Amino acid sequence: MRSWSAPRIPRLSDLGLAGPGPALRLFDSATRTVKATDPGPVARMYVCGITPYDATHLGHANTYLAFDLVGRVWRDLGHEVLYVQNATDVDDPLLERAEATGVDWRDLAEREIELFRTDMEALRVVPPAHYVGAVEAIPMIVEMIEGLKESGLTYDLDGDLYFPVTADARFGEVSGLTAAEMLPLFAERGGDPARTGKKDPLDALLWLAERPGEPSWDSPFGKGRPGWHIECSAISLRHLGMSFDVEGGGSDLTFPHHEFSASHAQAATGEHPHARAYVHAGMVALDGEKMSKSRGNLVFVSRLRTSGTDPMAIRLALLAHHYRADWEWTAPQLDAATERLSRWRAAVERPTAAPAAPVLAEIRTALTTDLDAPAALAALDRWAAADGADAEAPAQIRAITDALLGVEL
Ligand SMILES: Nc1ncnc2c1ncn2[C@@H]1O[C@H](COS(=O)(=O)NC(=O)[C@@H](N)CS)[C@@H](O)[C@H]1O
Ligand SMILES: [Zn+2]
Repeated sequence: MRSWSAPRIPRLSDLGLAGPGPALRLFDSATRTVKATDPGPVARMYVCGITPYDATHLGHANTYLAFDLVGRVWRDLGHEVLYVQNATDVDDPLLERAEATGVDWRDLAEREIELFRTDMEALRVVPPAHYVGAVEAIPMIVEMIEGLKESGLTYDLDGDLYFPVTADARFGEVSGLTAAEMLPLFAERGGDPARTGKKDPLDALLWLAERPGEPSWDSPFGKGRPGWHIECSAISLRHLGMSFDVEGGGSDLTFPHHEFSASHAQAATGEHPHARAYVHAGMVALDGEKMSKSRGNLVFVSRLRTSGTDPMAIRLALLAHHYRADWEWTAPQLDAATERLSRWRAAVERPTAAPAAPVLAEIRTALTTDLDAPAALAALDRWAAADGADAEAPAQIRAITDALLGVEL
């Protein structure tokens, strides 16, 4: 599937700014510790994409901005970044929404994905090298399920194919949850623990046999459609291989989604880990409830943009929060971000200012310490409020703010 156009990323070395900062350290959900990422020359990252309806709300944007910072910091450290993202363009929630709104599910997906692309471009989020839809990935998904089946790691229940949790000895290592803690989350997030006939209530669907009125595809195990988790196992395996550097998403993906995506990949390949770090962004709420499609309490990037809000102010409003925090969106936050943006824009128009190098060091230290964007913004506030005689500083700060925070002044 087509990705979106990439924002230009200034090379700070072109502006006489000193070499790389410290290694990027991130909180890894599997070890529940902040640890250094240690990518090779090409840093590899998989971030779960949208289920394309009700895109792009601020919760989505908050999560994709977090991983945009990861990619920008890795580039600043001299790595290339191989970034892969999916779009779940066939799945129960999408089909239900299409049904409820009387539109064809393919049209709904296409329309919402296009809106998502324009929102990501407006927010200057660097696009993935591979943007892969579940539908276009069905051949690789079927191939992976066939492999699991041949290894005896699946079982049939009324034509549906399940993955037994016993198939991967490391099941549970991503979330660190007990089975008792998993069950309610599994039920809440697309699982079917109460279905009779399952070997274990937590076993996950790999392939759903054709239901009347629903789209289906041929496979050696009958007509049907893929389960959710296997989609991200297959796409990440195809484009990144095993033990890629970061698997990312919002914290509501830790279990069951990233847990099973890892277990399916580990069981299918016999290798581990699926990802070397599992990184999760906090939840954005509105009116006291997590912003979510099912609740309909959504603030859309596109609505803010059409009402004249500068996307860079939206970006700054989101970056004002630590990426792992759960927080509540309120309108005054957008006003504060708009004011900060104009303050910074005025500051880089000055003929001279305080030197940029110390600010770059503060920003690099902040971002490589588990993406402490609020500290990076505070460093720029301090620079904007100070005077100085350095004639190169304004242009250097403009480039630093763009390259590392993605904010165009
Ligand atoms: N309120 C929210 N705050 C922060 N992140 C959110 C919020 N709602 C959804 N997300 C994140 O946005 C991303 C897309 O969510 S989604 O549209 O529901 N789609 C999916 O979760 C699947 N397509 C992943 S394969 C996920 O990483 C999810 O965790
Ligand atoms: Zn996913």
